[in-house]
Amino acid sequence: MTSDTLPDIQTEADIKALVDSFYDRVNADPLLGPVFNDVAHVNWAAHLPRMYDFWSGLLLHTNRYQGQPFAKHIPLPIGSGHFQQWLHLFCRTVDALFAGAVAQEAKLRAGNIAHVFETRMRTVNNPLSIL
Ligand code: HEM
Repeated sequence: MTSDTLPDIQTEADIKALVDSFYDRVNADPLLGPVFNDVAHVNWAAHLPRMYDFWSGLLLHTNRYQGQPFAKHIPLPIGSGHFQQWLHLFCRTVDALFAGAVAQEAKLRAGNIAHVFETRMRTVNNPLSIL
């Protein structure tokens, strides 16, 4: 399908398709896969539903996600290369499945949050970096 014929993100099923497809790519990625599976030992059966709630909250304005996502990332051995790859895979996933205003919003929000996480992680792990 070309971007002319792709649907926008509109339903919970769309959110699930986006998240499932994104983490399939993450799992297969040689840079990011090991962080999730070998370092964090992510329990996917628990993580994926949390991510449906998170993205549904941002894009469909539901209110199920109650969490503090940043804290989970502090101990991870990730830097700007990881965040760049994360965002690249996320945007590619969105573009492969969806097109429209909400799809654009998804990429924008992902980019903003990735940027905030990356900056905050640098500060948390090296407070002198902001001086
Ligand atoms: C290199 C980039 C990233 C890596 C390696 C990463 C990895 C992880 C890991 C290992 C967890 C913990 C999963 C668990 O509970 O077992 C997690 C949780 C989470 N991540 Fe990321 N993440 C990245 C970027 C992001 C970004 C940019 C966002 C938001 C747009 C995000 C949103 C979340 C959320 C919402 C959770 C769930 C936190 C909770 O348990 O409430 N992550 N991530």
